[in-house]
Amino acid sequence: MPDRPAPEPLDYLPTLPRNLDVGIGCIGAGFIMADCHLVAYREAGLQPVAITSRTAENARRVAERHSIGSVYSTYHEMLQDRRVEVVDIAVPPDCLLDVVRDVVKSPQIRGILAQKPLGVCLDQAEQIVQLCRDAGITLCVNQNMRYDQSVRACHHLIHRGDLGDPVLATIDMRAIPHWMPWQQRQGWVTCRIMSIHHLDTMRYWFGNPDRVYASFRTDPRTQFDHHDGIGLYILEYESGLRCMICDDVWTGPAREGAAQAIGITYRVEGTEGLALGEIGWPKYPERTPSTLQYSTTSTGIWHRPQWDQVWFPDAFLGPMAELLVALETDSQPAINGDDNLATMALVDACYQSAREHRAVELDR
Ligand SMILES: NC(=O)C1=CN([C@@H]2O[C@H](COP(=O)(O)OP(=O)(O)OC[C@H]3O[C@@H](n4cnc5c(N)ncnc54)[C@H](OP(=O)(O)O)[C@@H]3O)[C@@H](O)[C@H]2O)C=CC1
Ligand SMILES: O=C1CO[C@H](CO)[C@@H](O)[C@@H]1O
Repeated sequence: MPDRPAPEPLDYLPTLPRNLDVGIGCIGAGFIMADCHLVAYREAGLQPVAITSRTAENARRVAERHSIGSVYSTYHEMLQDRRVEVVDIAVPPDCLLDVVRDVVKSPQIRGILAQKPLGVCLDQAEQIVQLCRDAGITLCVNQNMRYDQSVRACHHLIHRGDLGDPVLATIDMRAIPHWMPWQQRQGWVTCRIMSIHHLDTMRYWFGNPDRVYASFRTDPRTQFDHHDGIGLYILEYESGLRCMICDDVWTGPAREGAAQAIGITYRVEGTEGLALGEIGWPKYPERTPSTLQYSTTSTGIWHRPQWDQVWFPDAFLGPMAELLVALETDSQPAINGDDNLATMALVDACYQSAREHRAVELDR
């Protein structure tokens, strides 16, 4: 076979702001803040200057671990700290709207990074977006699977056209996430917690679907009543593209003694190429980079780009960097609040579809 030029490298890293010194105030000191956000920010030289949590001792412990100078008993006090220009909020979703209502009253705040899900439903998400818009605050939503290195590289591959027209995409999750205590009061195991990443990734890769069909079965291991469980999803696109997601958070009786088969894989087929990926996150805290391999009709071989970065915690730099760049350049981040409304609408539609056993049309 004659030599063919190797494809251009794929983008998989975030763009960093020029000014790393913008003061970040952190609300929440739980897993995601302590073990992911702050680890990634410190590594990149960003400036978390203050932290607060519901339980002051937790905030103090996390401040000490990450050398954060100021600990406040309440976020109201933290919002008086003139150095804080950007607020990073990582509290349970049912507390988010109330926190945002208070944060937007603070005239010095220019940007908010909020966790997914953006409240408990689309209606709350719309209120959050409106509050930020009215206050002139730039809102970024931490749908951070978009910053998983493999997911990001695959986005570049799809949009560069290497794979041709997308035909079929699948994400298959067989992994057991850690449960957070506040999930029980919502009755959510999967869809608003984990599937939201996969649904958002399909939107990131391919745009908005026309309709979705979802089916749930309860997770036999989960002790509390829940509306979802194991989630199966089919997204239909006008172009003919079909996306399928299987989120199996039970993964067989793996915790009960059977041999384990745990992992998250994806596959994107296009008219001119095929991409296969594996997400490294299920092995966290072991640092396991996600992988991507792809082949196209024009090269005929497998390409396997390599990187050392991992989703948890490295990819948590991406959303904050995107917010800071947006503030610096007076532009909207890609993961802005308005964009996230389409993900929240899709998630609401999945719950409706599963409840009513029918496909639900989407108008965003
Ligand atoms: N993007 C991603 O990949 C991930 C996102 N998340 C999201 O981050 C958010 C937080 O998750 P996580 O850190 O794992 O959860 P944790 O339960 O570990 O932490 C929750 C934090 O919120 C505080 N909190 C709890 N209840 C309240 C309340 N009623 N009012 C105010 N604050 C409260 C806790 O305070 P304290 O403990 O000090 O009392 C703690 O600081 C969630 O929205 C979750 O969906 C989570 C994991 C991954
Ligand atoms: O967003 C998320 C990604 O992975 C976590 C697994 O520990 C989830 O719990 C979480 O909500």
